[in-house]
Amino acid sequence: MPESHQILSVAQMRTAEEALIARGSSVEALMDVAGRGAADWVWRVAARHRVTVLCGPGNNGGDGYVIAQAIRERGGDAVVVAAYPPQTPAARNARNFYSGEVLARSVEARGEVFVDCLFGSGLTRPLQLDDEALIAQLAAAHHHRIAVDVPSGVQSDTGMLLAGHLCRFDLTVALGAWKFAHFLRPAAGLMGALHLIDIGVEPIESAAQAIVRPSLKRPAPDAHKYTRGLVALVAGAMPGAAVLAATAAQRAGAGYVRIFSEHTGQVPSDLVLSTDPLGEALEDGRIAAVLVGPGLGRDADARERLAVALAAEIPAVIDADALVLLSPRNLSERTAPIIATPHEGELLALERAFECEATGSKAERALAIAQATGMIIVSKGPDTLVAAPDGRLACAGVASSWLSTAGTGDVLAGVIASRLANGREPFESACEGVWLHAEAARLSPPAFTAGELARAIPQALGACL
Ligand SMILES: NC(=O)C1=CN([C@@H]2O[C@H](COP(=O)(O)OP(=O)(O)OC[C@H]3O[C@@H](n4cnc5c(N)ncnc54)[C@H](OP(=O)(O)O)[C@@H]3O)[C@@H](O)[C@H]2O)[C@@H](O)CC1
Ligand SMILES: [K+]
Repeated sequence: MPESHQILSVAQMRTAEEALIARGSSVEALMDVAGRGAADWVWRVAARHRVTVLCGPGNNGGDGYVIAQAIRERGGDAVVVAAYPPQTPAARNARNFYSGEVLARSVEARGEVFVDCLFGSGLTRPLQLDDEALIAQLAAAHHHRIAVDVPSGVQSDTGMLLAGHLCRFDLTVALGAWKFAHFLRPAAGLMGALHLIDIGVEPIESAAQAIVRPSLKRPAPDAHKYTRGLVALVAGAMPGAAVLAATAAQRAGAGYVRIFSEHTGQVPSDLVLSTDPLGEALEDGRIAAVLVGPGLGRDADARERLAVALAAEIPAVIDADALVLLSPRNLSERTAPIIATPHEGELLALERAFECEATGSKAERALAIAQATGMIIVSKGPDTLVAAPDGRLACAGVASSWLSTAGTGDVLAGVIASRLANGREPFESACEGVWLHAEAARLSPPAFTAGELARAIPQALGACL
Protein backbone atom coordinates (compact mmCIF):
# COMPACT_ATOMS: atom_id res chain seq x y z
CA MET A 1 0.00 0.00 0.00
CA PRO A 2 1.25 3.52 -0.73
CA GLU A 3 1.71 6.12 2.00
CA SER A 4 -1.72 7.68 1.74
CA HIS A 5 -4.37 5.45 3.21
CA GLN A 6 -7.34 7.76 3.09
CA ILE A 7 -10.44 6.89 1.09
CA LEU A 8 -12.32 9.90 -0.25
CA SER A 9 -15.85 10.36 -1.51
CA VAL A 10 -16.36 12.31 -4.73
CA ALA A 11 -17.35 15.37 -2.66
CA GLN A 12 -14.25 15.06 -0.44
CA MET A 13 -12.08 14.66 -3.53
CA ARG A 14 -13.53 17.89 -4.89
CA THR A 15 -12.73 19.65 -1.60
CA ALA A 16 -9.18 18.27 -1.72
CA GLU A 17 -8.79 19.45 -5.31
CA GLU A 18 -10.02 22.95 -4.38
CA ALA A 19 -7.51 23.06 -1.51
CA LEU A 20 -4.67 22.21 -3.90
CA ILE A 21 -5.82 24.87 -6.34
CA ALA A 22 -6.05 27.42 -3.50
CA ARG A 23 -2.40 26.61 -2.73
CA GLY A 24 -1.38 27.55 -6.27
CA SER A 25 -1.99 24.44 -8.36
CA SER A 26 -4.48 24.13 -11.22
CA VAL A 27 -6.70 21.38 -12.57
CA GLU A 28 -4.42 21.22 -15.61
CA ALA A 29 -1.32 20.77 -13.45
CA LEU A 30 -3.00 18.09 -11.31
CA MET A 31 -4.17 16.30 -14.45
CA ASP A 32 -0.64 16.38 -15.79
CA VAL A 33 0.82 14.82 -12.62
CA ALA A 34 -1.98 12.25 -12.42
CA GLY A 35 -1.86 11.37 -16.12
CA ARG A 36 1.93 11.04 -16.23
CA GLY A 37 1.87 8.92 -13.07
CA ALA A 38 -0.70 6.64 -14.68
CA ALA A 39 1.34 6.59 -17.91
CA ASP A 40 4.30 5.12 -15.97
CA TRP A 41 2.14 2.08 -15.17
CA VAL A 42 0.80 1.84 -18.72
CA TRP A 43 4.37 1.98 -20.01
CA ARG A 44 5.45 -0.82 -17.66
CA VAL A 45 2.74 -3.05 -19.08
CA ALA A 46 2.93 -2.02 -22.75
CA ALA A 47 6.56 -1.02 -23.35
CA ARG A 48 6.59 -0.18 -27.06
CA HIS A 49 3.51 -2.20 -28.00
CA ARG A 50 0.37 -0.42 -29.09
CA VAL A 51 -1.75 1.31 -26.46
CA THR A 52 -5.34 2.37 -27.14
CA VAL A 53 -6.70 5.01 -24.80
CA LEU A 54 -10.48 5.44 -24.70
CA CYS A 55 -11.28 9.06 -23.79
CA GLY A 56 -14.58 10.39 -22.47
CA PRO A 57 -15.90 13.94 -22.17
CA GLY A 58 -14.71 14.87 -18.67
CA ASN A 59 -11.44 15.07 -16.80
CA ASN A 60 -11.03 11.29 -16.78
CA GLY A 61 -10.89 11.64 -20.57
CA GLY A 62 -8.41 14.50 -20.08
CA ASP A 63 -6.17 12.13 -18.12
CA GLY A 64 -6.35 9.81 -21.14
CA TYR A 65 -4.90 12.44 -23.50
CA VAL A 66 -2.06 13.10 -21.03
CA ILE A 67 -1.35 9.35 -20.81
CA ALA A 68 -1.34 8.90 -24.60
CA GLN A 69 0.94 11.91 -25.05
CA ALA A 70 3.34 10.70 -22.33
CA ILE A 71 3.58 7.26 -23.98
CA ARG A 72 4.33 8.88 -27.34
CA GLU A 73 6.99 11.13 -25.81
CA ARG A 74 8.76 7.99 -24.57
CA GLY A 75 8.77 6.58 -28.07
CA GLY A 76 5.76 4.30 -27.52
CA ASP A 77 2.80 3.73 -29.80
CA ALA A 78 -0.45 5.22 -28.47
CA VAL A 79 -3.71 6.20 -30.12
CA VAL A 80 -6.82 7.76 -28.65
CA VAL A 81 -10.38 6.65 -29.34
CA ALA A 82 -12.50 9.72 -28.61
CA ALA A 83 -15.93 8.48 -27.60
CA TYR A 84 -16.96 12.09 -26.89
CA PRO A 85 -15.30 15.44 -27.56
CA PRO A 86 -13.60 16.89 -24.46
CA GLN A 87 -16.03 19.09 -22.52
CA THR A 88 -14.06 20.51 -19.61
CA PRO A 89 -11.36 23.21 -19.93
CA ALA A 90 -8.67 20.87 -18.54
CA ALA A 91 -9.68 18.03 -20.86
CA ARG A 92 -9.64 20.41 -23.87
CA ASN A 93 -6.23 21.63 -22.80
CA ALA A 94 -4.92 18.05 -22.58
CA ARG A 95 -6.41 17.31 -26.01
CA ASN A 96 -4.59 20.35 -27.45
CA PHE A 97 -1.26 19.09 -26.11
CA TYR A 98 -1.79 15.62 -27.55
CA SER A 99 -0.02 15.25 -30.89
CA GLY A 100 -1.05 11.73 -31.90
CA GLU A 101 -3.88 10.10 -33.80
CA VAL A 102 -7.51 10.41 -32.62
CA LEU A 103 -9.89 7.71 -33.85
CA ALA A 104 -13.68 7.89 -33.94
CA ARG A 105 -15.60 5.39 -31.80
CA SER A 106 -16.66 3.55 -34.96
CA VAL A 107 -13.06 2.51 -35.80
CA GLU A 108 -12.17 -0.95 -34.50
CA ALA A 109 -8.91 -0.36 -32.63
CA ARG A 110 -6.64 -3.28 -31.66
CA GLY A 111 -3.45 -3.47 -29.68
CA GLU A 112 -1.61 -4.66 -26.58
CA VAL A 113 -3.05 -2.46 -23.83
CA PHE A 114 -6.51 -0.91 -23.52
CA VAL A 115 -6.60 2.11 -21.19
CA ASP A 116 -10.07 3.04 -19.99
CA CYS A 117 -10.50 6.80 -19.50
CA LEU A 118 -14.15 7.01 -20.55
CA PHE A 119 -15.58 8.00 -17.16
CA GLY A 120 -14.09 8.36 -13.72
CA SER A 121 -15.57 9.71 -10.54
CA GLY A 122 -17.96 11.98 -12.48
CA LEU A 123 -20.19 9.16 -13.70
CA THR A 124 -23.68 10.26 -12.70
CA ARG A 125 -26.00 7.85 -14.48
CA PRO A 126 -25.99 4.38 -16.06
CA LEU A 127 -23.72 3.81 -19.03
CA GLN A 128 -25.39 4.04 -22.40
CA LEU A 129 -25.54 0.73 -24.23
CA ASP A 130 -23.23 1.91 -27.02
CA ASP A 131 -20.61 2.96 -24.42
CA GLU A 132 -20.90 -0.41 -22.69
CA ALA A 133 -20.46 -2.16 -26.05
CA LEU A 134 -17.47 0.03 -26.92
CA ILE A 135 -15.67 -0.85 -23.67
CA ALA A 136 -16.41 -4.56 -24.18
CA GLN A 137 -15.16 -4.45 -27.77
CA LEU A 138 -11.91 -2.65 -26.86
CA ALA A 139 -11.35 -4.92 -23.86
CA ALA A 140 -11.65 -7.96 -26.13
CA ALA A 141 -9.31 -6.47 -28.76
CA HIS A 142 -6.35 -5.96 -26.38
CA HIS A 143 -4.25 -8.32 -24.23
CA HIS A 144 -4.18 -6.12 -21.14
CA ARG A 145 -6.73 -3.75 -19.63
CA ILE A 146 -5.96 -0.81 -17.38
CA ALA A 147 -8.61 1.39 -15.76
CA VAL A 148 -7.73 4.96 -14.86
CA ASP A 149 -9.05 6.13 -11.48
CA VAL A 150 -11.99 3.68 -11.57
CA PRO A 151 -13.32 1.43 -14.35
CA SER A 152 -15.95 3.32 -16.35
CA GLY A 153 -19.38 2.25 -15.18
CA VAL A 154 -18.74 2.02 -11.45
CA GLN A 155 -20.07 4.43 -8.87
CA SER A 156 -17.07 5.78 -6.95
CA ASP A 157 -18.86 6.33 -3.64
CA THR A 158 -20.66 3.01 -3.33
CA GLY A 159 -18.89 0.42 -5.47
CA MET A 160 -22.18 -0.28 -7.25
CA LEU A 161 -22.25 -0.81 -11.01
CA LEU A 162 -23.97 1.64 -13.31
CA ALA A 163 -23.86 -0.80 -16.20
CA GLY A 164 -25.34 -4.18 -17.07
CA HIS A 165 -21.99 -5.82 -17.69
CA LEU A 166 -18.43 -4.62 -17.16
CA CYS A 167 -15.19 -6.35 -17.98
CA ARG A 168 -12.48 -7.15 -15.43
CA PHE A 169 -9.29 -5.10 -15.48
CA ASP A 170 -5.74 -6.29 -14.83
CA LEU A 171 -4.78 -3.04 -13.16
CA THR A 172 -6.55 0.05 -11.83
CA VAL A 173 -4.54 3.20 -11.26
CA ALA A 174 -6.28 5.39 -8.67
CA LEU A 175 -5.63 9.11 -8.91
CA GLY A 176 -4.98 11.33 -5.90
CA ALA A 177 -6.76 9.19 -3.29
CA TRP A 178 -8.54 5.89 -2.93
CA LYS A 179 -12.28 5.88 -3.61
CA PHE A 180 -14.83 3.58 -1.94
CA ALA A 181 -15.22 1.66 -5.21
CA HIS A 182 -11.63 0.42 -4.81
CA PHE A 183 -12.72 -1.43 -1.64
CA LEU A 184 -16.40 -2.25 -2.04
CA ARG A 185 -17.88 -4.96 -4.19
CA PRO A 186 -19.02 -5.47 -6.86
CA ALA A 187 -16.73 -2.75 -8.28
CA ALA A 188 -13.70 -3.77 -6.22
CA GLY A 189 -13.86 -7.25 -7.75
CA LEU A 190 -13.25 -5.81 -11.25
CA MET A 191 -10.17 -3.73 -10.53
CA GLY A 192 -7.28 -6.20 -10.64
CA ALA A 193 -4.10 -4.90 -9.00
CA LEU A 194 -4.42 -1.44 -7.45
CA HIS A 195 -1.93 1.42 -7.49
CA LEU A 196 -2.33 4.97 -6.26
CA ILE A 197 -0.78 8.03 -7.90
CA ASP A 198 0.12 10.75 -5.41
CA ILE A 199 -0.86 14.22 -6.62
CA GLY A 200 -0.27 15.97 -3.30
CA VAL A 201 -3.73 15.57 -1.76
CA GLU A 202 -3.60 16.53 1.92
CA PRO A 203 -5.19 14.40 4.65
CA ILE A 204 -8.89 15.19 5.02
CA GLU A 205 -10.27 15.16 8.52
CA SER A 206 -12.75 12.38 9.15
CA ALA A 207 -11.90 10.60 5.89
CA ALA A 208 -12.33 6.84 5.81
CA GLN A 209 -9.10 4.85 5.91
CA ALA A 210 -7.81 1.78 4.15
CA ILE A 211 -6.96 -1.03 6.56
CA VAL A 212 -3.24 -1.57 6.13
CA ARG A 213 -0.63 -3.67 7.88
CA PRO A 214 -0.61 -2.68 11.55
CA SER A 215 2.55 -2.05 13.49
CA LEU A 216 2.52 -4.36 16.52
CA LYS A 217 4.88 -4.93 19.43
CA ARG A 218 6.44 -8.01 20.93
CA PRO A 219 5.39 -8.71 24.54
CA ALA A 220 7.28 -6.52 27.02
CA PRO A 221 10.32 -8.18 28.68
CA ASP A 222 8.40 -8.50 31.94
CA ALA A 223 5.17 -9.69 30.27
CA HIS A 224 3.12 -12.49 31.76
CA LYS A 225 -0.02 -14.23 30.58
CA TYR A 226 -2.38 -11.67 32.11
CA THR A 227 -0.57 -8.60 30.75
CA ARG A 228 -0.81 -10.14 27.29
CA GLY A 229 -4.54 -10.46 27.78
CA LEU A 230 -6.97 -12.97 29.23
CA VAL A 231 -9.81 -13.72 26.82
CA ALA A 232 -12.99 -15.26 28.22
CA LEU A 233 -14.87 -17.19 25.57
CA VAL A 234 -18.51 -17.68 26.51
CA ALA A 235 -19.63 -20.81 24.70
CA GLY A 236 -22.77 -22.90 24.81
CA ALA A 237 -23.97 -26.01 23.14
CA MET A 238 -21.42 -26.32 20.31
CA PRO A 239 -17.89 -26.18 21.67
CA GLY A 240 -16.25 -26.78 18.25
CA ALA A 241 -16.73 -23.20 17.07
CA ALA A 242 -15.62 -21.89 20.46
CA VAL A 243 -12.41 -23.96 20.33
CA LEU A 244 -11.70 -22.57 16.86
CA ALA A 245 -12.19 -18.97 18.06
CA ALA A 246 -10.09 -19.71 21.16
CA THR A 247 -7.28 -21.16 19.04
CA ALA A 248 -7.31 -18.02 16.87
CA ALA A 249 -7.26 -15.79 19.97
CA GLN A 250 -4.16 -17.64 21.25
CA ARG A 251 -2.44 -17.40 17.88
CA ALA A 252 -3.10 -13.64 17.68
CA GLY A 253 -1.16 -13.02 20.88
CA ALA A 254 -3.50 -13.37 23.87
CA GLY A 255 -1.66 -14.73 26.91
CA TYR A 256 -4.50 -16.82 28.23
CA VAL A 257 -7.81 -18.07 26.79
CA ARG A 258 -10.52 -19.62 28.95
CA ILE A 259 -13.62 -21.20 27.48
CA PHE A 260 -16.71 -21.03 29.69
CA SER A 261 -19.23 -23.69 28.87
CA GLU A 262 -21.82 -25.65 30.83
CA HIS A 263 -20.87 -28.66 28.73
CA THR A 264 -17.78 -30.63 29.63
CA GLY A 265 -15.76 -32.03 26.78
CA GLN A 266 -12.32 -32.39 25.27
CA VAL A 267 -10.40 -29.23 24.48
CA PRO A 268 -6.73 -28.97 23.43
CA SER A 269 -4.39 -29.12 26.43
CA ASP A 270 -3.27 -25.50 25.99
CA LEU A 271 -6.85 -24.25 26.46
CA VAL A 272 -8.74 -24.06 29.74
CA LEU A 273 -12.38 -25.15 29.90
CA SER A 274 -14.37 -23.91 32.87
CA THR A 275 -17.86 -25.00 33.87
CA ASP A 276 -18.08 -22.49 36.72
CA PRO A 277 -21.29 -20.41 36.92
CA LEU A 278 -20.80 -17.70 34.30
CA GLY A 279 -21.77 -14.64 36.36
CA GLU A 280 -19.25 -15.44 39.10
CA ALA A 281 -16.55 -16.48 36.67
CA LEU A 282 -16.75 -13.18 34.82
CA GLU A 283 -16.13 -11.27 38.05
CA ASP A 284 -12.43 -12.14 37.64
CA GLY A 285 -10.96 -8.67 37.15
CA ARG A 286 -8.08 -10.07 35.09
CA ILE A 287 -10.39 -10.85 32.16
CA ALA A 288 -9.54 -8.24 29.52
CA ALA A 289 -12.01 -9.21 26.80
CA VAL A 290 -15.01 -11.46 26.48
CA LEU A 291 -16.02 -13.16 23.25
CA VAL A 292 -19.56 -14.45 22.99
CA GLY A 293 -21.26 -16.05 20.02
CA PRO A 294 -19.21 -18.84 18.42
CA GLY A 295 -20.83 -22.10 19.53
CA LEU A 296 -23.32 -20.28 21.75
CA GLY A 297 -26.53 -21.75 20.32
CA ARG A 298 -29.85 -19.91 20.07
CA ASP A 299 -31.97 -21.38 22.86
CA ALA A 300 -33.17 -19.71 26.07
CA ASP A 301 -30.00 -20.76 27.84
CA ALA A 302 -27.89 -19.08 25.14
CA ARG A 303 -29.95 -15.90 25.48
CA GLU A 304 -29.35 -15.90 29.21
CA ARG A 305 -25.61 -16.46 28.83
CA LEU A 306 -25.42 -13.56 26.36
CA ALA A 307 -27.22 -11.29 28.84
CA VAL A 308 -24.86 -12.32 31.65
CA ALA A 309 -21.78 -11.87 29.44
CA LEU A 310 -22.81 -8.34 28.44
CA ALA A 311 -23.86 -7.37 31.97
CA ALA A 312 -20.27 -8.05 33.09
CA GLU A 313 -19.13 -4.74 31.56
CA ILE A 314 -15.96 -6.22 30.07
CA PRO A 315 -14.90 -5.07 26.55
CA ALA A 316 -16.64 -7.57 24.32
CA VAL A 317 -16.69 -9.09 20.86
CA ILE A 318 -20.01 -10.55 19.77
CA ASP A 319 -20.43 -12.82 16.79
CA ALA A 320 -22.60 -15.52 15.23
CA ASP A 321 -25.56 -16.62 17.39
CA ALA A 322 -25.06 -13.68 19.77
CA LEU A 323 -25.81 -11.29 16.90
CA VAL A 324 -29.11 -13.01 16.20
CA LEU A 325 -30.08 -13.05 19.89
CA LEU A 326 -29.02 -9.48 20.67
CA SER A 327 -31.79 -7.04 21.54
CA PRO A 328 -31.77 -3.34 22.50
CA ARG A 329 -32.44 -4.47 26.11
CA ASN A 330 -28.97 -6.10 26.24
CA LEU A 331 -27.37 -2.75 25.54
CA SER A 332 -29.60 -0.35 27.50
CA GLU A 333 -27.24 -0.08 30.49
CA ARG A 334 -24.05 -1.24 28.85
CA THR A 335 -21.06 1.15 28.89
CA ALA A 336 -18.03 -1.03 28.02
CA PRO A 337 -17.21 -1.19 24.29
CA ILE A 338 -18.59 -3.92 22.05
CA ILE A 339 -17.28 -5.01 18.66
CA ALA A 340 -19.88 -6.88 16.59
CA THR A 341 -18.79 -8.95 13.59
CA PRO A 342 -21.89 -9.59 11.44
CA HIS A 343 -21.96 -11.14 7.99
CA GLU A 344 -24.73 -9.97 5.68
CA GLY A 345 -27.43 -12.18 7.23
CA GLU A 346 -26.48 -11.21 10.78
CA LEU A 347 -26.37 -7.55 9.76
CA LEU A 348 -29.96 -7.85 8.56
CA ALA A 349 -30.92 -9.41 11.91
CA LEU A 350 -29.30 -6.49 13.74
CA GLU A 351 -31.03 -3.98 11.48
CA ARG A 352 -34.37 -5.61 12.26
CA ALA A 353 -33.73 -5.81 16.02
CA PHE A 354 -32.63 -2.17 16.24
CA GLU A 355 -35.19 -0.88 13.69
CA CYS A 356 -32.52 0.48 11.43
CA GLU A 357 -33.42 0.84 7.76
CA ALA A 358 -31.30 -1.41 5.54
CA THR A 359 -30.57 1.13 2.81
CA GLY A 360 -27.53 2.71 1.19
CA SER A 361 -24.08 1.34 0.49
CA LYS A 362 -22.38 -1.27 2.64
CA ALA A 363 -20.44 1.54 4.35
CA GLU A 364 -23.57 3.60 5.02
CA ARG A 365 -25.39 0.60 6.46
CA ALA A 366 -22.50 -0.27 8.77
CA LEU A 367 -22.25 3.32 10.00
CA ALA A 368 -26.00 3.49 10.59
CA ILE A 369 -26.11 0.32 12.69
CA ALA A 370 -22.97 1.40 14.57
CA GLN A 371 -24.72 4.64 15.49
CA ALA A 372 -28.00 2.92 16.37
CA THR A 373 -26.34 0.37 18.67
CA GLY A 374 -23.24 2.18 19.93
CA MET A 375 -21.19 -0.86 18.84
CA ILE A 376 -18.21 -1.03 16.52
CA ILE A 377 -19.41 -2.94 13.51
CA VAL A 378 -17.14 -5.23 11.51
CA SER A 379 -19.30 -5.77 8.45
CA LYS A 380 -17.58 -8.91 7.20
CA GLY A 381 -17.71 -10.58 3.81
CA PRO A 382 -15.60 -10.57 0.68
CA ASP A 383 -15.11 -6.81 1.26
CA THR A 384 -14.93 -6.30 5.02
CA LEU A 385 -15.19 -2.86 6.62
CA VAL A 386 -15.18 -1.48 10.15
CA ALA A 387 -17.54 1.30 11.28
CA ALA A 388 -17.61 3.09 14.63
CA PRO A 389 -20.50 4.98 16.29
CA ASP A 390 -18.42 8.19 16.10
CA GLY A 391 -18.31 7.93 12.29
CA ARG A 392 -14.87 6.38 11.84
CA LEU A 393 -14.77 4.02 8.89
CA ALA A 394 -12.03 1.69 7.62
CA CYS A 395 -12.16 -0.60 4.59
CA ALA A 396 -10.13 -3.74 4.01
CA GLY A 397 -10.71 -4.38 0.31
CA VAL A 398 -11.37 -7.72 -1.29
CA ALA A 399 -9.88 -10.68 0.60
CA SER A 400 -9.07 -14.23 -0.51
CA SER A 401 -12.15 -16.04 -1.80
CA TRP A 402 -10.84 -19.20 -0.04
CA LEU A 403 -12.16 -17.60 3.15
CA SER A 404 -15.61 -18.74 2.06
CA THR A 405 -15.51 -21.82 4.28
CA ALA A 406 -17.12 -22.75 7.60
CA GLY A 407 -15.48 -21.43 10.74
CA THR A 408 -13.46 -18.55 9.28
CA GLY A 409 -15.84 -16.10 10.98
CA ASP A 410 -15.10 -17.75 14.35
CA VAL A 411 -11.40 -17.27 13.64
CA LEU A 412 -11.94 -13.57 12.90
CA ALA A 413 -13.87 -13.05 16.12
CA GLY A 414 -11.12 -14.81 18.09
CA VAL A 415 -8.39 -12.68 16.54
CA ILE A 416 -10.25 -9.44 17.26
CA ALA A 417 -10.95 -10.50 20.87
CA SER A 418 -7.26 -11.25 21.24
CA ARG A 419 -6.24 -7.77 20.05
CA LEU A 420 -8.86 -6.23 22.33
CA ALA A 421 -7.56 -8.22 25.33
CA ASN A 422 -4.09 -7.04 24.44
CA GLY A 423 -5.19 -3.53 25.38
CA ARG A 424 -5.72 -2.03 21.96
CA GLU A 425 -8.34 0.64 21.43
CA PRO A 426 -11.50 -1.17 20.18
CA PHE A 427 -11.66 0.33 16.67
CA GLU A 428 -7.95 -0.37 16.20
CA SER A 429 -8.42 -3.92 17.55
CA ALA A 430 -11.08 -4.55 14.95
CA CYS A 431 -8.94 -3.18 12.10
CA GLU A 432 -5.89 -5.16 13.25
CA GLY A 433 -7.95 -8.32 13.52
CA VAL A 434 -9.39 -7.86 10.04
CA TRP A 435 -5.92 -7.34 8.58
CA LEU A 436 -4.35 -10.33 10.37
CA HIS A 437 -7.23 -12.56 9.29
CA ALA A 438 -6.99 -11.52 5.63
CA GLU A 439 -3.21 -11.82 5.65
CA ALA A 440 -3.33 -15.29 7.19
CA ALA A 441 -5.69 -16.28 4.36
CA ARG A 442 -3.35 -14.78 1.79
CA LEU A 443 -0.42 -16.74 3.23
CA SER A 444 -2.33 -20.03 3.40
CA PRO A 445 -2.38 -22.61 0.61
CA PRO A 446 -5.64 -22.94 -1.37
CA ALA A 447 -8.64 -24.71 0.17
CA PHE A 448 -7.44 -24.15 3.73
CA THR A 449 -9.72 -25.07 6.63
CA ALA A 450 -10.65 -22.66 9.43
CA GLY A 451 -8.28 -24.51 11.75
CA GLU A 452 -5.40 -24.10 9.29
CA LEU A 453 -6.31 -20.43 8.95
CA ALA A 454 -6.12 -19.99 12.74
CA ARG A 455 -2.72 -21.65 12.76
CA ALA A 456 -1.49 -19.27 10.03
CA ILE A 457 -2.25 -16.19 12.18
CA PRO A 458 1.25 -16.13 13.80
CA GLN A 459 2.84 -15.82 10.35
CA ALA A 460 0.64 -12.77 9.67
CA LEU A 461 1.46 -11.43 13.12
CA GLY A 462 5.15 -11.84 12.39
CA ALA A 463 4.84 -9.49 9.43
CA CYS A 464 3.67 -6.72 11.80
CA LEU A 465 6.51 -6.84 14.36
N1 LIG B 1 -10.28 15.53 -8.51
C1 LIG B 1 -8.98 15.70 -8.84
O1 LIG B 1 -8.23 16.27 -8.09
C2 LIG B 1 -8.48 15.18 -10.13
C3 LIG B 1 -9.30 14.38 -10.96
N2 LIG B 1 -8.86 13.84 -12.08
C4 LIG B 1 -9.74 13.09 -12.94
O2 LIG B 1 -10.98 13.68 -13.06
C5 LIG B 1 -11.97 12.66 -13.02
C6 LIG B 1 -13.28 13.25 -12.68
O3 LIG B 1 -13.55 14.12 -13.74
P1 LIG B 1 -15.03 14.64 -14.02
O4 LIG B 1 -15.61 15.15 -12.78
O5 LIG B 1 -14.89 15.59 -15.13
O6 LIG B 1 -15.80 13.32 -14.38
P2 LIG B 1 -15.66 12.20 -15.52
O7 LIG B 1 -15.80 10.93 -14.82
O8 LIG B 1 -14.47 12.39 -16.38
O9 LIG B 1 -16.94 12.37 -16.50
C7 LIG B 1 -17.87 13.39 -16.35
C8 LIG B 1 -18.50 13.64 -17.70
O10 LIG B 1 -19.21 12.50 -18.12
C9 LIG B 1 -20.59 12.80 -18.31
N3 LIG B 1 -21.35 11.64 -17.90
C10 LIG B 1 -21.55 11.16 -16.66
N4 LIG B 1 -22.22 9.99 -16.70
C11 LIG B 1 -22.43 9.73 -18.01
C12 LIG B 1 -23.07 8.67 -18.71
N5 LIG B 1 -23.60 7.62 -18.09
N6 LIG B 1 -23.09 8.71 -20.05
C13 LIG B 1 -22.56 9.75 -20.72
N7 LIG B 1 -21.96 10.79 -20.10
C14 LIG B 1 -21.89 10.77 -18.77
C15 LIG B 1 -20.82 14.02 -17.48
O11 LIG B 1 -21.90 14.69 -18.02
P3 LIG B 1 -22.95 15.45 -17.07
O12 LIG B 1 -23.28 14.50 -15.95
O13 LIG B 1 -22.23 16.65 -16.60
O14 LIG B 1 -24.08 15.72 -17.96
C16 LIG B 1 -19.51 14.75 -17.67
O15 LIG B 1 -19.47 15.39 -18.92
C17 LIG B 1 -11.42 11.68 -12.01
O16 LIG B 1 -12.02 10.42 -12.07
C18 LIG B 1 -9.97 11.68 -12.43
O17 LIG B 1 -9.79 10.75 -13.50
C19 LIG B 1 -7.47 13.94 -12.48
O18 LIG B 1 -7.39 14.65 -13.68
C20 LIG B 1 -6.55 14.50 -11.43
C21 LIG B 1 -7.11 15.52 -10.55
K1 LIG C 1 -11.99 5.15 -16.12
